[in-house]
Amino acid sequence: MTREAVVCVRNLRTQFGPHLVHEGLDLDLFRGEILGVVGASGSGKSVLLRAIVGLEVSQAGTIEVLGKTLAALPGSERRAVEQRWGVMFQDGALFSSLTVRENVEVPLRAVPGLTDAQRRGLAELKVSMAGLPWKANNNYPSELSGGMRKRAGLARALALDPEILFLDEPTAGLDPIGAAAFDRLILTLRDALNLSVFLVTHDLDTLHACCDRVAVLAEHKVLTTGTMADMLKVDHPWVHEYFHGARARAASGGNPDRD
Ligand SMILES: Nc1ncnc2c1ncn2[C@@H]1O[C@H](COP(=O)(O)OP(=O)(O)OP(=O)(O)O)[C@@H](O)[C@H]1O
Repeated sequence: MTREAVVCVRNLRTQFGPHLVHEGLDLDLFRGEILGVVGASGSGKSVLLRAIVGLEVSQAGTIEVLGKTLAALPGSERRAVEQRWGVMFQDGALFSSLTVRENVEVPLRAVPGLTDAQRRGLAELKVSMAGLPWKANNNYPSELSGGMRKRAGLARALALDPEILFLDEPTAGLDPIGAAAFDRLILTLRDALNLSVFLVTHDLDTLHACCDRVAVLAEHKVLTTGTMADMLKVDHPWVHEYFHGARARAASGGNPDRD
């Protein structure tokens, strides 16, 4: 059976002045999967995420999302596709002057015909789905812990019932218990909502707990993709060190269900 690629990147080149980030980069995200995107610091994971969602301009190559080449679309069609994904940035990227509920309402303002009460109700539903208590609706971001801010960012990413979820280091900075809870939440949401998830992470526990496949960025491109078991067989110094190092052994031992 052919898998449907909801994101298809081909031959991408991205550079900032003389600084080359991506060259000849190919990547697919298949419908319904959770793809972990890993690589050394500075290897271009976040820039890739930003390029796919149109926040970064690449110099060559093609990016198709949900079958559309965004760069070639007129504004209104492009916005229609943009409404079919949600992005959770590393720090949550919340508006500090808005409450959590108001933050989640922002993307809902693009939906025509919603009354204020409907928008409010939908936002409160997404806040609950992201695992936040009811009272968090009325909190400002500064009143939340880092973990709660991430959940608020996730609630906003879910606002428009996306088909694709882009997550940039969702568990960075969380304590191990909070990180494990976030991993479970991602899995639950994927299964309940049939999401396709592009997940940038350094967290080996998250890879073990959540990811169906892993893509490794190195040498400006996607060096390899496959399951966690496949990664153990890759003969490349960085990949070997990452997946066989002491942290990798601890992470795989800590999640025997996934091995
Ligand atoms: N707007 C920009 N202008 C110039 N250089 C940039 C810009 N954004 C990113 N870069 C550079 O592109 C490279 C890739 O950055 P990116 O943030 O994608 O790395 P990363 O793999 O996500 O790293 P980390 O794991 O540390 O978050 C880095 O060298 C970074 O300094």
